[in-house]
Amino acid sequence: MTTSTSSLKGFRFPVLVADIGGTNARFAIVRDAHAQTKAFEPVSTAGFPGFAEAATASVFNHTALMPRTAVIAVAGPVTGETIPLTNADWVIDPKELIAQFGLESVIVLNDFEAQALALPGLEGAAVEQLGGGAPVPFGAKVVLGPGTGLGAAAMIHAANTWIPVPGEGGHMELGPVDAEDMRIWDHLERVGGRVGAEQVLSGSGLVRLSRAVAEAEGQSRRFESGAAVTEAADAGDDVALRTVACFVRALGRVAGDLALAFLARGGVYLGGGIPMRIERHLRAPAFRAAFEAKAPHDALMRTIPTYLVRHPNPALEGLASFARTPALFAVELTGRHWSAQESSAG
Ligand SMILES: Nc1ncnc2c1ncn2[C@@H]1O[C@H](COP(=O)(O)OP(=O)(O)OP(=O)(O)O)[C@@H](O)[C@H]1O
Repeated sequence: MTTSTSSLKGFRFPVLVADIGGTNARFAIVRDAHAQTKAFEPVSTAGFPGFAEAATASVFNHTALMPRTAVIAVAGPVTGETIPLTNADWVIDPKELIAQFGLESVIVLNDFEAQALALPGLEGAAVEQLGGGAPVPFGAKVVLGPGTGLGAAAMIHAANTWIPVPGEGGHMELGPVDAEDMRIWDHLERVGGRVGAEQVLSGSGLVRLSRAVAEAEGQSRRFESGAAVTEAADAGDDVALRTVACFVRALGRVAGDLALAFLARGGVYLGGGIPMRIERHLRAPAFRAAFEAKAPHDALMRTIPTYLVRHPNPALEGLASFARTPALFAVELTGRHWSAQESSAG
């Protein structure tokens, strides 16, 4: 029943695309290679025991279309015959999904690889430029997304194809830089003996950071969630405002580090659930200042554009682009492609 292939000539439509995050499970159907992506209402990941139940509630209860292929993006590495999610209790079992939904094949990719697949096509109202110059055509692109976790991936152009490069950039080291950071970092909880970027740049990171800011200020202020922090900041709460300011500086620095690592002259894109919720803070000069403060490369950094991703479902759009035009992308499918037949899909 299982066949893993490293290449794919084409997808059998309709294609179900899915983006399973730690908080939200999002689904869409692409009817054929020329059709628009039809997105369904997202459902809460924790509200369902697994993929099949969530897909039924979000998609199959609302359409008679039966997909022949499923392309699923998950937070976490795809390393075995079943795929446990990093930030949720689900285990994706491609063979079971093939049997249960009569699919011909299932492909499972990393969630930020899916976001990377969307980058070449994101334009117009789907993105808002936050500074820097014009993107270099076919320059490397980077996407960084604070949400339940901190995802990151690059998109490289070579040999007439776009190559998504998933990774664990969200776990890079995050150190204090200015005097305000030094005060805060003294109080920041270490996880596994260190402060990785995700421990600050995520929903739970906002809460962790707010605790450190409050302690540094000698206050006993507590917030229950990332949303509570940003809402309090909107209401003018001092601890929450300092927390968001520190979050924005840290996001600028990590985005800048990734831009340097990949020489991302095609732009750095801010995805994930949080940037859209703090958009006015990202438009203030502090974000770009932190992004550009990369001596000896500050002149280079000033040219690199940063973008806020406004598209509501960039990962689904990326998977849909891949399904419509697989030849435009070089996606390694070895060990990530399951087929109902013994032969390879397509
Ligand atoms: N108003 C808000 N301000 C700040 N953070 C928020 C707000 N609302 C939700 N969040 C945080 O956003 C996170 C959800 O992000 P997102 O929408 O990217 O979910 P996801 O796709 O399920 O996550 P991931 O793909 O990172 O696992 C939660 O941790 C939540 O605490």
